Amino acid sequence: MSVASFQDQLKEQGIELTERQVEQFEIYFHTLVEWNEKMNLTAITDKEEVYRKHFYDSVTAAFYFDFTNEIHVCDVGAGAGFPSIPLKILFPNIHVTIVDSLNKRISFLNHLATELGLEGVSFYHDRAELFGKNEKFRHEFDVVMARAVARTSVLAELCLPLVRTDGTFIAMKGANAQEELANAENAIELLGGKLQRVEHFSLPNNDGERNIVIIDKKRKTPKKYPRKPGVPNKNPL
Ligand SMILES: C[S@@+](CC[C@H](N)C(=O)[O-])C[C@H]1O[C@@H](n2cnc3c(N)ncnc32)[C@H](O)[C@@H]1O
Repeated sequence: MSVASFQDQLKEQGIELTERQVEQFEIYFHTLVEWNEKMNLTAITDKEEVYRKHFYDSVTAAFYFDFTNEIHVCDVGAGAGFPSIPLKILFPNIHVTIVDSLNKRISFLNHLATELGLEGVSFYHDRAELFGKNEKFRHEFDVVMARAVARTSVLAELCLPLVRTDGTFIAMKGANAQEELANAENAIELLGGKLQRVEHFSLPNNDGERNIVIIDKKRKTPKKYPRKPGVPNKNPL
């Protein structure tokens, strides 16, 4: 996806990029590729691919959820910043907190935030299982989201404890979202969530099936969740 078609596709969704935002995506691309030579951030480095599979894919969440308010968003396992940094570029009003268990990715994000001149972003090196136990963050966020981190049953235990009651958990998924959801029903219920809806679509040029799973937080998560690091993955609820 060329920069021009990235702009056009967003325009079709009613999102018109300013010159500054176009420049910020350009800086993001260059910083990502430069740092990727020193550390493993992404397998995708071709410019058109980065724009389609990282930038555009990340911002599709905004086609189905309103990010225009001053909400607090937590991105669990954001790696090189996806999906929350592209969303922050589009919606500077949102507050972004990223938690990732790989410290070198946190170093990259700190550098990137300076390069992009971002304000209202915080990055934490931690396991989501421990972060979700921390009273400073538990039940604190309006929205918690994740892309390509774990299957939905596991992801629910990493993300739902961080969502405030009446907040939203957004899981950005590929083709097998429905099957993952069927296996996650029990976990979602136990953790205080309720499925609101699944948005199903393809990336432009039929390049990949996508599903955005939107889960409402109905009740506080019981104290015992999340369990110890590694347990959600080993033994999903
Ligand atoms: C495959 S990458 C995906 C990165 C990004 N979300 C994306 O869509 O490109 C998964 C990321 O999740 C992080 N991660 C995996 N399990 C985690 C956990 N339990 N707590 C915090 N971060 C975790 C990894 O360090 C890695 O950066």
